[in-house]
Amino acid sequence: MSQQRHGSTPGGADGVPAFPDLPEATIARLPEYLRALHHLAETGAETVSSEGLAAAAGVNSAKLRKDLSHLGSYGTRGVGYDVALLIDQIEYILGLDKNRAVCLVGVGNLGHALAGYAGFASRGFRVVALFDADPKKVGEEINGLAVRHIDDLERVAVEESIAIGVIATPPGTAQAVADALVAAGVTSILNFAPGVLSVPSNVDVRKVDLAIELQILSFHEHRKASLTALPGGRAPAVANGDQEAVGS
Ligand SMILES: NC(=O)c1ccc[n+]([C@@H]2O[C@H](COP(=O)([O-])OP(=O)(O)OC[C@H]3O[C@@H](n4cnc5c(N)ncnc54)[C@H](O)[C@@H]3O)[C@@H](O)[C@H]2O)c1
Repeated sequence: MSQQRHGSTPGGADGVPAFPDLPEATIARLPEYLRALHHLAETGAETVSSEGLAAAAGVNSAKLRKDLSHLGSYGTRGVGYDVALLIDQIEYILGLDKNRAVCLVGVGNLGHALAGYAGFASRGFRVVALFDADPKKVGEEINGLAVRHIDDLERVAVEESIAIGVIATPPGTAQAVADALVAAGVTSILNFAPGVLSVPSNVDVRKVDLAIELQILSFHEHRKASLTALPGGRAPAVANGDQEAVGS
């Protein structure tokens, strides 16, 4: 995969591009840009303006230009960004060229839905193993994968070079599952169980909690209602209409 860049990558020494130190908020938006860019590529677009890409990704264009400048990507005046090149750059930065192996622990209501989702592969991830503690679930096949017992985690994680573990167990067992993942050498965890996990400093944890997202939307509903209740029914002040990704 090409790693050619517009401009230079910040911080490079001796002609070797350094890995850019990106703000977390920028990292969270890169997958949105990538999704929009893939859609543009499918429709045959070769270039896109910052305004066009920003609209497709649901962010404002100044923020997008700042985000992409962190990658050393400034586009060409009057032409915009090269769609294929920008896809390559973002996939390289996100490490999506590695096709990382993912395992899922907890094949209940949520885990079952996640395991059955075919969209991970097209985004650069291979779900290679499913684990559960319930003997009744072990052996069940979902999307061509048989559920294994959690006791097999360590062996399978090494065999399959699992990089990312997804936790979809009840909150009471999530820490024990995280400990087992860490002991098996997994250094990135996506946690769906509510609560905070304790992990070593070399392990990255992202958590997804749809209830928190609903609570944030509830705040915005509350704010809009209180503003329209003001004398004169003043329209609510919306900062920029950004659509933040869940979990960002
Ligand atoms: N993040 C979100 O937005 C969101 C949404 C829904 C559910 N959840 C959370 O996801 C988790 C799963 O929810 P659910 O409805 O699928 O629950 P569930 O009870 O249907 O499934 C949990 C599964 O985990 C398995 N399990 C329990 N302990 C285990 C262990 N130590 N090792 C391996 N497997 C184990 C169980 O056998 C079961 O199959 C819960 O923590 C729930 O709160 C989060």
